[in-house]
Amino acid sequence: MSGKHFDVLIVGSGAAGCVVADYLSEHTDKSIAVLEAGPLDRNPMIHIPAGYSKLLAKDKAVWPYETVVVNGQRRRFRMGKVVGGGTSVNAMCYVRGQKQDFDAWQEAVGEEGDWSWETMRATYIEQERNDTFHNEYHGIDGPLSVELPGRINELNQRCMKAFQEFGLSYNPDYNGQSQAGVSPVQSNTDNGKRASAAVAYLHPRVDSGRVTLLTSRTVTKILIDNRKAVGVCVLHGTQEERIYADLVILSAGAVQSPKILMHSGIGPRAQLESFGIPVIEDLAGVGENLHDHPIIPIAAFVKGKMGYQAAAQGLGMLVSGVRYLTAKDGPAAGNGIETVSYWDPDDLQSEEPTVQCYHEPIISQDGLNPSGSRSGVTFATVVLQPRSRGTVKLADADPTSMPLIDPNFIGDPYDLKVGIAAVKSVRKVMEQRSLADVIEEEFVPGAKVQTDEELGAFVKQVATTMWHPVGTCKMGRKDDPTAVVDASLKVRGIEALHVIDASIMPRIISGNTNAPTQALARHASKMLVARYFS
Ligand SMILES: Cc1cc2nc3c(=O)[nH]c(=O)nc-3n(C[C@H](O)[C@H](O)[C@H](O)COP(=O)(O)OP(=O)(O)OC[C@H]3O[C@@H](n4cnc5c(N)ncnc54)[C@H](O)[C@@H]3O)c2cc1C
Repeated sequence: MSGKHFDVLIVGSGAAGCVVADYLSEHTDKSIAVLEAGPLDRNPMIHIPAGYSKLLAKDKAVWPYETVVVNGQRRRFRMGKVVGGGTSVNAMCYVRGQKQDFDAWQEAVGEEGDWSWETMRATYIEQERNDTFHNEYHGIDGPLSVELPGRINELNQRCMKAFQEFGLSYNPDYNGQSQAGVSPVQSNTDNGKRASAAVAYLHPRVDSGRVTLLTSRTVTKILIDNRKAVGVCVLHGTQEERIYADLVILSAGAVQSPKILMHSGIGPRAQLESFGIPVIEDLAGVGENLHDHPIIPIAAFVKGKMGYQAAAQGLGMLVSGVRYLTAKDGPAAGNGIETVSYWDPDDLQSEEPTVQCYHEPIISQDGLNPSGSRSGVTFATVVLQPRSRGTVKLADADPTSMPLIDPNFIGDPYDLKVGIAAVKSVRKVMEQRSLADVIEEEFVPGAKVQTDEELGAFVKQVATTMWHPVGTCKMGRKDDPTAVVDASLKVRGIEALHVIDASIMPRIISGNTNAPTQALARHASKMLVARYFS
């Protein structure tokens, strides 16, 4: 074999890849390389917290994925393609999910592993450096900064009060004992800068020389010899290279990890054979079980200049920029998402919310950037436990082709029911005093949409990605024919190959997926050390 060799190769420098690199570099003396398809995270818009909407709007640092036609339209499905992966372009909201999410993971592996809430809660605490909370739910010694907003703008203050008038409790900490209620958002920022996984975990290890980071390297397939991973094929520009390793970790995310497996001959036999890819391991679950949180926006114009409509455009943006550069302060120093609500529309007192709703103090055509001059609020509601399942499939045998992504948004009647109920709840919230005093008119879906049938059609038309794809290489018990990895996240039937990223979640977490992905990566890294290096 000629080519570079490392003890451990990690494919992808996103939420999971950075955590694995950090943990293995601290707890072993092995040589470690991280291969990343995207560039270094040098773009200043990555590090200014409010910059992500500009990056996404201009398709910078992202894979330009689209879905297949879902409910009549293709939808943008961008994912981070840069050092830090999703954590360099995401909205930084820090959410852990509910205990029952991890009960479901534990049920998926049964006696074969420990993915219990107690274990995962301890893992979250180890990773966290919280600026406010320090108790049985929060840590202050970890590498990952978690902050409350420095200030909550008036429109969001009104949203918080209106949700309480509607019947929710004020909950200072949705990552504490209960998720339910209306709360300030906790974010991965650090004194006015984005706290990406690359900043928190990877760069210190690369800077110290402990980890080799190779950027602009697209892994096209895993090299497998006698049912054991021995390295990867890489495209570097137009050049092909092979890099060898004793252990290969796929952390390429929920779209690319199953894609790479399939190009390597690991996946559903019929699909691989249809493209002439020799089958090494027939694993039916690769690329199946894709699910994501569907966003359903409800938007209304408000009186005056409340919120960030003006601050994020034109002269307002310039002023925000100057304030940020001089004092690391103002709207650009935060993600612009300051408050959130969690509830169950069927039972407002439930401790197991089924809906999450960020209160975004802007009106936007693309869901990110303010559009137009009228101020307003957009309630970004999501179904926390969608039951729809979709797929990631190969388009052809060419590893550089875009995959076929079918998230099947609102494909299950439960998702439609919760989506409609969420819109009705938000309309009631907007009728409460603290918002009614300032709302001028509902803009989306608009007054014409009233019956359940009309609301259902609206939900299907608008529901799109919250950028939380998971589940396409799910973990499960030996007797689960759809499991791709076992409880230690080793690929079934292949030695020295693990998948560690959001794709292994058997069921999505009730909340944003960055923090759970980092926690699962740390937990899996401990198992790697115990299995291979102790
Ligand atoms: C726009 C956006 C907003 C989001 N907002 C939030 C939020 O506010 N809060 C939250 O908790 N979560 C959020 N998320 C989700 C969160 O960022 C992801 O769940 C998380 O990053 C997933 O981690 P991962 O390690 O599985 O994959 P990623 O972080 O996507 O990392 C995968 C990495 O692998 C690289 N890669 C892929 N294929 C290859 C290949 N063939 N060769 C080499 N490298 C490859 C990618 O370029 C990428 O860097 C958001 C995501 C996006 C995109």
